[in-house]
Amino acid sequence: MTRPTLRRRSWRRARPGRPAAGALWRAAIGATALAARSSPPVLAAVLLLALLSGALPIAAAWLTKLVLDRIVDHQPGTADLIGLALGLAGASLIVAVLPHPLRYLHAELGRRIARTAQDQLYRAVNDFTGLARFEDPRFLDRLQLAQQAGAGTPEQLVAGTANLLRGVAVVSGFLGSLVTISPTMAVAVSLGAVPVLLAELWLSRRRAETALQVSPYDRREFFYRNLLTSLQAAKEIRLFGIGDFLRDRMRTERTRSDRARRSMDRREALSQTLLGLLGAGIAGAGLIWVVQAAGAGRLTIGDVPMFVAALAAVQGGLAGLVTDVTTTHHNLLLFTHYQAVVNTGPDLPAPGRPVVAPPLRTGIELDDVWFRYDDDQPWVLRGVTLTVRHGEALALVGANGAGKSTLVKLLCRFYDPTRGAIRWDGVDLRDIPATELRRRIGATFQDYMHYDLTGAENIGLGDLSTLPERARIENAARLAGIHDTLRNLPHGYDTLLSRTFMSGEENDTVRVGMTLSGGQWQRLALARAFLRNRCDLLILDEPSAGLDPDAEAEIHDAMREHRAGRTTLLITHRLGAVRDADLIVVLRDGRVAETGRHADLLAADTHYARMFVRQASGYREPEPALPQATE
Ligand SMILES: Nc1ncnc2c1ncn2[C@@H]1O[C@H](COP(=O)(O)OP(=O)(O)OP(=O)(O)O)[C@@H](O)[C@H]1O
Repeated sequence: MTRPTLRRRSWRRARPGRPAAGALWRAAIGATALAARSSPPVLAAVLLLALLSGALPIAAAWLTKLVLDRIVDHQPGTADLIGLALGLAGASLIVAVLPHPLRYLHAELGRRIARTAQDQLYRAVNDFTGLARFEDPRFLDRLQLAQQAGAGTPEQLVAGTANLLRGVAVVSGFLGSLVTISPTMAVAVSLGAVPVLLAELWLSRRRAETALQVSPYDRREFFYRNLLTSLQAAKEIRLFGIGDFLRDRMRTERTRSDRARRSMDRREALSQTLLGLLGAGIAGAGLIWVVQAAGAGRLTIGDVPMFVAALAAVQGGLAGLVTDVTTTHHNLLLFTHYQAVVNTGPDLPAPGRPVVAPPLRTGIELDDVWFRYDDDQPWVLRGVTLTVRHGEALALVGANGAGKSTLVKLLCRFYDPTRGAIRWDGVDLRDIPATELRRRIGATFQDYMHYDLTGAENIGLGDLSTLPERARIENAARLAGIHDTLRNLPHGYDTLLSRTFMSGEENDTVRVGMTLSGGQWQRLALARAFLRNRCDLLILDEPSAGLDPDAEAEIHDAMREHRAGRTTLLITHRLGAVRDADLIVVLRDGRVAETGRHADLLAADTHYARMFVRQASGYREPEPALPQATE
């Protein structure tokens, strides 16, 4: 049966630089909802204060006009005039003070929104069942933009909306004032804003495209930057003297992104200079007209500062509105990437009719499994048919690149077979929810993790429910032969296993952590897998590669004890470790080349026998050379 597969092709087809108008509306609704959900009272306060800060300058300008006209009409000293002056002073006071609480509330809102957005984004990333998306550069580019947009866009959208509210209040108030003085001037100033708006919208689209264009350069720059400061890479970088080489590479990436950004900045500078000239021309003409009109007595003295304030406010306000609209437009374009990631859906098809994974009774069956990592990649598994029987220990051996670890990844359902099926007691793995399946599997991978956490946490991550149960963690550590090491650390199991972080910073008992040797880390990874002592399938991919001979023997004894009655899959190049396996499977170029027990395979002329003899000969002393017979 052909099963649906979700390939990474959907990301290839996407043209993320040019989302449709509908996507922008969805982004606007999504960003607003995110902002509203993060903190409704702070959001309401920000919008209210923004509206107030827009209305107050208009009131101040009108009060100024009225005061001046009263003075020119020779009515100084009246209670009316003093009231106006007091009103003007009060409005000016609030105008001066208001920006500070507004700035604080903005910052607070930004923090709350960023936290909600980050949480939502990483929840979506955690929900990806498989690994393919983490290997897709296009998806990773988008994820990078999503991280930027998620943290900034909703907040900028709120800031833009607040500015927009203030701008609309200022512009409409002053435009009304301008109309009372000169309707022609009001129309000319309004029309002057149209080319600005169009040009800014065009620029905003180009800015979003530039952001996407530079994303791969930024990611690679980040990669080189990380290498240059990483403890893990520091040894090789120093020994091979490759620091300057990596720094040059980092600079090249920065040069590329700078070039793209510079070209964008030039475009922006040119168009904004032209637009600035247009605005200045309109303002200059207006000033000449108002001075002439006041000189000829067609306008009052109070009208002159009112006109100047209105012209500046309308022009500035319209320019600000245009900037807010285009900034919001740009942010929404970026936010479409955030939404694309958050709403991307499953990377592997979810089961149509989910089946609860039963405890393994019969075994796991691979039925003509073909697999390649992508449509344009070579086949890695080519028709593997194999049964891992319940309670048996199966050993998978074969040359580098034969496909052993790939097969393990398919068993854990990090990928689905391209063709064929894997069945758990007859149930297709694709019908079992991935979290259910993985609850039944314990594993150490070839590229196991070192977590910069305490010893207990490093083991407890294997089964989070055991974190408060020190006894279970210690049992797993004993089985993996790491208990004494952890116990003797300065703070026992609570010692931080890291040289890049410190522990106790929150309660002033700062202490630097320790780190372990390669083999000790490997034992820790094994303890993590052993912690799942109720799992049905234990997968051990090169579990003893970093261990000394005594440790290896000790660990193999422990594994034998631990896997008793449990189904085990062991991958190793150390063939001495697989002698007692119930079944040895030799994988060659993605195919099952040989199967059998150790003794049977050794007795026949098999590839396994040749590998075993070659490896064993490395441990034997060469035969002493016989003395040459002399005539
Ligand atoms: N994530 C991946 N994307 C693309 N190709 C991959 C990926 N992982 C492995 N491969 C390719 O699949 C092939 C099999 O790799 P795999 O890791 O399964 O081999 P292996 O038998 O475990 O080898 P080893 O003994 O060296 O660990 C290799 O040719 C490798 O290049």
